[in-house]
Amino acid sequence: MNINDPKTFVDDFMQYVKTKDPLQYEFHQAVEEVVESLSDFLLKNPRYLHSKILERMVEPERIIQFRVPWADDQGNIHINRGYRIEMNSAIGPYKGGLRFHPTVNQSILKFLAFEQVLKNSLTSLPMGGGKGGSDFDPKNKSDSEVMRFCQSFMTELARHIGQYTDVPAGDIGVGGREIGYLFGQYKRLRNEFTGVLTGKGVEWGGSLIRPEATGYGTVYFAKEMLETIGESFENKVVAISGSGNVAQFAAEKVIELGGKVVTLSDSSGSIYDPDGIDRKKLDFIMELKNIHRGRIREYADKFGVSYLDKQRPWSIKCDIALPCATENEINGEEAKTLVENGCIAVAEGANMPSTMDAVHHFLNSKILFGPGKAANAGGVAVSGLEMTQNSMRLAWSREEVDNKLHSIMKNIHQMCVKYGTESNGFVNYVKGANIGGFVKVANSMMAQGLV
Ligand SMILES: NC(=O)C1=CN([C@@H]2O[C@H](COP(=O)(O)OP(=O)(O)OC[C@H]3O[C@@H](n4cnc5c(N)ncnc54)[C@H](O)[C@@H]3O)[C@@H](O)[C@H]2O)C=CC1
Ligand SMILES: O=C(O)CCC(=O)C(=O)O
Repeated sequence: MNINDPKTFVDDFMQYVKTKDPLQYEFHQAVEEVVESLSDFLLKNPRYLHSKILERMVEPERIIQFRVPWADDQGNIHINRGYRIEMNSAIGPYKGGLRFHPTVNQSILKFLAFEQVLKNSLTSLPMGGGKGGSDFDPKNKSDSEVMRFCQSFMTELARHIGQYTDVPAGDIGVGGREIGYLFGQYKRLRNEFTGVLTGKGVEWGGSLIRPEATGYGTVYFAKEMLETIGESFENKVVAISGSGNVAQFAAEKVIELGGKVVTLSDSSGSIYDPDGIDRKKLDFIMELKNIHRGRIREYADKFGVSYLDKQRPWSIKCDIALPCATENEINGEEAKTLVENGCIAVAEGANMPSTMDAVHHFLNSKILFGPGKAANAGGVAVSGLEMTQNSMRLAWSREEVDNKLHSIMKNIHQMCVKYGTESNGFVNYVKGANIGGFVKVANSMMAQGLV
């Protein structure tokens, strides 16, 4: 591997990664973004190269794959595939969510686990990185079907996790209901009540603010970025994608800070409400999505606003964009449209929602761009605080947790500024987050020997 020239170094390293797993495109994308912004730093700090830290970091410590058989309400048998990627435990037990979605495969989970390692490091809490899930689709399943699936999934996963080993949480398709079923089955199998999962209900060991944390944290991070140019959310038009956990609470916080949220979406399309989604309309969305598990189109029907069938919301003019749905939901063309329409800031609530072309366009346009591993770290940060409360066997107030979340997001922002400020004063938050997250993990790996 050429270690003298940054560009050749990136190409050589990516060749190495692609040769090992040629079909893992999402994983390649996540690694390339990181290596691209680390290359200069690594060439100036060759001890990391000599110790092959990066080669070690792209190789999961362990991958667990298993069969998940379950029966539907009619007695038909289904077989899904379950996974847990235990990526890196240099700074703490593996920590990261579980995703239940038909697109789940090893490439998606490896990209998420790789991002999680750096993200968790940025929170400054002692958490390693992992991710897991299944190709199970919770859509249109009854509560009992979801419960039977979760019980079967946990029957195998329980052998591999534990409060000191690996602590899963939620992600797409895994919310409070699923965490409840998973926790119940773990407790039954192990006969122990421990903080083995986060995102638990507050009555049984969960932390206040965990449901809100990712969305709130994304807005806190965006607020910090805006302050660097003397701006705020007040009277800003905000486009948000998704309508799940992260999108709902990002919208709630934007409304609280005086911004106007004009879009939300799901996998079928987007709604555009030029008057803005207010508290009452947001309550409708929360009930629609969290209780009736309906489609976002129903919002357009109820409030008489436009529905953009099979479209993402990025053609709508906005000042600030918060992608909060899924990976690769903003491509290069959409990034161009956002910037041309006057968007001054993008903060990623979702994991890797911008393609590489989109990231390059945002950076070249010199707008404020907060990458997911920094901007959405609030969720896992409050998961870390849930682990702390479980260990101490006490529960902090809503205000206490929110204050800690706020200060963690400020620290992450500062870390990005520290490592990402370029000679002309522009803050490259991608570079800042990648270097800031990398240093602590890399130093810990060096200290722990060749493992
Ligand atoms: N829940 C959490 O604490 C955290 C979540 N994230 C990320 O935030 C994003 C959203 O996750 P959650 O809100 O938790 O999940 P969720 O399951 O509550 O909501 C997901 C949303 O994305 C939409 N969606 C899914 N696939 C889509 C597609 N192909 N096209 C358009 N929309 C699609 C769904 O309709 C839904 O509105 C994901 O990228 C997740 O990895 C990141 C950090 C923490
Ligand atoms: O709370 C957690 O452990 C995980 C959150 C998560 O999956 C993420 O940050 O992408």
